[in-house]
Amino acid sequence: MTLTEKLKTIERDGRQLLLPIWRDGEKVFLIDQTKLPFSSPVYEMTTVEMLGKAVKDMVIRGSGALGLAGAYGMFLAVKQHGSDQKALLQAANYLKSTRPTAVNMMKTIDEMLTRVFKADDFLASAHAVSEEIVDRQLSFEMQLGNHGAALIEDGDTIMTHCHSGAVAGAGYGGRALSVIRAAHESGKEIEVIVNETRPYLQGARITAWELQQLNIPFRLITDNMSGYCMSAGLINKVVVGSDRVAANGDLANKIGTYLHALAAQDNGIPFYTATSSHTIDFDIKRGGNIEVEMRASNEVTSFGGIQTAPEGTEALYPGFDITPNHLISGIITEKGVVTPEYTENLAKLFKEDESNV
Ligand SMILES: CSC[C@@H](O)[C@@H](O)C(=O)COP(=O)(O)O
Repeated sequence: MTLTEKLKTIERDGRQLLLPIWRDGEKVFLIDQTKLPFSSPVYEMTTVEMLGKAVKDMVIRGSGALGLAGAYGMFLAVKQHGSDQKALLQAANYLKSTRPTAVNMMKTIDEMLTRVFKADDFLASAHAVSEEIVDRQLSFEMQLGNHGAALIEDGDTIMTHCHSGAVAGAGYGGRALSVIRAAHESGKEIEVIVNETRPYLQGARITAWELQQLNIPFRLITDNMSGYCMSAGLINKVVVGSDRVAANGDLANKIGTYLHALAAQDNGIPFYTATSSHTIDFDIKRGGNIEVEMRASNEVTSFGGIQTAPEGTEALYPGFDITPNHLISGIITEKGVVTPEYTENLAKLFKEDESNV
């Protein structure tokens, strides 16, 4: 049920943040991202099942925001089940199954379980740990934004794919838009080329809207225009987010990313992914081992409730694709920009404290 349509903003370090999900007292709320930018219904989530359905239906989405959903989802599970560990494990498995590619949510769910199970008071612990996770993710966004901004030059035209911004993250700029926002805030004059991102149009609907609020100049293109725009010199950098990075630097990101990376390489354009240690999966050696979420056929054969293909058409909808590491110029993280050779360099930077994230 819609409670309000008022967006939730807060301030941190003098910057306005736009929250995808938040807690007020013991209550958890989120905005419906399927309706953005035309409306922003706010719903209260009262159970982990309700939150899981919101995740499945993309009401809350984006790998960063899904990490927050994992933390708050387990907080709700503890509210429902107290210290019943079996029920909490079941809730965790259910929540993990709703979006199998984005690893951030799985990591925050596991962190919640591990730390809450060690506590005397499960609810107090779930409250504190979820807040810590949200806060840490926000700090990472701001840090990776600054590292990435150093790669951006005055006058750059940067293409981004899908929506890796505030409401796909913890409120500053998610991943890719943290880099773009930090570059803009540092006074660099940039323009952004936004891919509309079929079939959900996260780029046209949400990236464009967030850039408008930030007064960052942008132009929208359809996904099939990027190759031409690169070859015509209309784009000189690409920065995308990430849903999972394998130990060797292969990247799982929104479907279409791989094609943009190929076009970037053919045109000698640097292609970066912005990520955080929350999203690097050292248990997965290479991208081919990442499970790619397959979504429903009708999400491709229709849009906004309107059928766009003949009745009876069967569609394929892999939600993500894998961009091999050799197409990636650098991986922007909260600890700095990692360059090839990725297996070695990612491990050097993160592996020793992986258990803390
Ligand atoms: C938030 S970083 C990842 C994005 O680049 C993008 O792939 C993404 O948000 C995935 O989106 P989703 O809309 O949850 O399927």
